[in-house]
Amino acid sequence: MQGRIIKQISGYYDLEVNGQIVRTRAAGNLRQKKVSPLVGDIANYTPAEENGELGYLTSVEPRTNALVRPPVANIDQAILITAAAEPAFSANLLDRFLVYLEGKHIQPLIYLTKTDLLSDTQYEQLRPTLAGYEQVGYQVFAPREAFAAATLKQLHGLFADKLTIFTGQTGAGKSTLINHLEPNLNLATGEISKSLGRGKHTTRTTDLYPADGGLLADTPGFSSLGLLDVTLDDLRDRFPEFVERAGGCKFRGCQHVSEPKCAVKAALAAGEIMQSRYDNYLQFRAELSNQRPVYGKN
Ligand SMILES: Nc1nc2c(ncn2[C@@H]2O[C@H](COP(=O)(O)OP(=O)(O)OP(=O)(O)O)[C@@H](O)[C@H]2O)c(=O)[nH]1
Ligand SMILES: [Zn+2]
Repeated sequence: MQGRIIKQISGYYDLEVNGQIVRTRAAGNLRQKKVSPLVGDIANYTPAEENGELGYLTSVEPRTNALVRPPVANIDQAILITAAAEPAFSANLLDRFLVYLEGKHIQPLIYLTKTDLLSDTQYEQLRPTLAGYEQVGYQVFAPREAFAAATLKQLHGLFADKLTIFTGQTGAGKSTLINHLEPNLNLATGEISKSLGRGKHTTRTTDLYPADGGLLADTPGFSSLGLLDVTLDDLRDRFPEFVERAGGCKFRGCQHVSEPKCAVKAALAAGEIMQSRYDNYLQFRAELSNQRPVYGKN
């Protein structure tokens, strides 16, 4: 029998099996195999023989991807929660998250929160940037009115048959948005500290919540994001608009920096690639080339 791990608590694994929750524990041979099942894993299990007993989780299927923080496997898409204000909108941070998700093969969707804190002028000023991300191919949600019903409805339509995580900067409004989407979950949210301009860490759980025919997960917010799991050489592959054009570069290994006849730089000059994205690409490259090896966990 097969199910999906949606919750992990002290040696027990709760599986979702056709809309039902089945509690299991790890079979002995699974422990010997040194396999650590993760929330999100597709797990094989032997059902309990008698009522009141627990089934045994025997193995997990190969993963399409896995995050370390939080430990969740087989993620299909991420709602990338990006604050329009408090903390101020940062294209650099957004691009960092996008690079991270692209590397994990998780489809990012950009959701702008706290638009209610913007003046009409400030909101209008953000529009070309948001249109630029749509041009790259990302779906962007930026309701003028926070939690507009039409936008929530659109999101509800995206969850079926997928594992969706909500990720982003701490205090950006992940839990608040999930609570608007699924009020019965009633997740804890933190009041943003006005003096510090950053939110508290209120999200610790990594449970998956069944919703709209799919599964949702809140994740702990990041206070900053280094460039994880990316090398100087594969950074360019994390920018879809570069990948799309790289075939037109004169050199196969073109890094789109100072090579002649570079299709990416031509597109930049023609205004088809966002200057801010290209600048961030150069900044990330500089960061990666200066980076000293980090020893230790993660
Ligand atoms: N004005 C306004 N405030 C918001 C909005 N979304 C969230 N907030 C506030 O921002 C603060 C942080 O929201 P949370 O939902 O806790 O943020 P989070 O991203 O889950 O934070 P972590 O769990 O720390 O990662 C709370 O005080 C929310 O009420 C919004 O759209 N508009
Ligand atoms: Zn190039």
